[in-house]
Amino acid sequence: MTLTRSQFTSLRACNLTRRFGGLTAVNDVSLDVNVGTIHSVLGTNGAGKSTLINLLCGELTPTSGDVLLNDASIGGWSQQRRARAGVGRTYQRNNVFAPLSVMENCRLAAQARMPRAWHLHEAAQHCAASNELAAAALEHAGLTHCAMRIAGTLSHGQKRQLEIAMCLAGEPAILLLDEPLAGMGPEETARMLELLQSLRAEHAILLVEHDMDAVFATSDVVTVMVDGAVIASGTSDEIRSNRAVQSAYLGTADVE
Ligand SMILES: Nc1ncnc2c1ncn2[C@@H]1O[C@H](COP(=O)(O)OP(=O)(O)OP(=O)(O)O)[C@@H](O)[C@H]1O
Repeated sequence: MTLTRSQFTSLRACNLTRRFGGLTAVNDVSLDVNVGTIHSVLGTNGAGKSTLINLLCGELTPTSGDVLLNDASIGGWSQQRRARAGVGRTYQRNNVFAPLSVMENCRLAAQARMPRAWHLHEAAQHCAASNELAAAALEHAGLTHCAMRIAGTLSHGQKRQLEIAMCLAGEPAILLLDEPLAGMGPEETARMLELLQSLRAEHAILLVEHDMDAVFATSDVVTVMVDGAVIASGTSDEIRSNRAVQSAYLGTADVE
């Protein structure tokens, strides 16, 4: 497949199933993530959300089912190949290199995507292309003012922003974000949601998140998983008023 980034329109899970021994972590899940939209996945602990992201980015192989990029199968592609093609992801746990600067973290992320030989004696700061990508990603994530800070000294919210910047440094078209709001206070959450909104126009965003207010406020589509399976998918209003969701996930039939 030879597509340029601007030609990406969607990433699709087609009947994805993943078993771990006797446990079906993801059970026949189909969903689309389209450029210009935020598609959120809600679910209780252990519902299969991270496993779904791992299947989409190629970190795990499915027991059955397929992953399509613009209607073409990428199910046989490695995670590295998917990343180079534009499928970026962040992790639930903080993934930054604490002793390095914010800029160095981003530059390493940019270099990881570049298919070029390593030159042992070439100073990292001379890699102009990766510097440019890193600087652009930091600017987009609102972290330019922290570029020279040691990553370990950032606040929790800034570290999560840095993870998104590191992902952006790989120039992804599709962002698979695993709980980017976890552990954030209200101000950090608002800043992160603003960032996601600013990325929406040019990216397809799959957002796995427990913060229901944030999900309902920002998502174009919400999918709810229980025990590995999708029980409902629709707009925020549709999901809020869905009785199966209310009883199975929200634990009440009176959610406003
Ligand atoms: N590598 C693995 N080996 C065995 N079981 C696994 C593995 N990865 C996930 N599981 C199991 O699969 C199920 C789904 O896990 P997953 O992490 O996808 O859920 P989740 O919805 O992301 O949960 P959380 O919200 O707590 O992160 C869980 O029961 C989990 O213990």
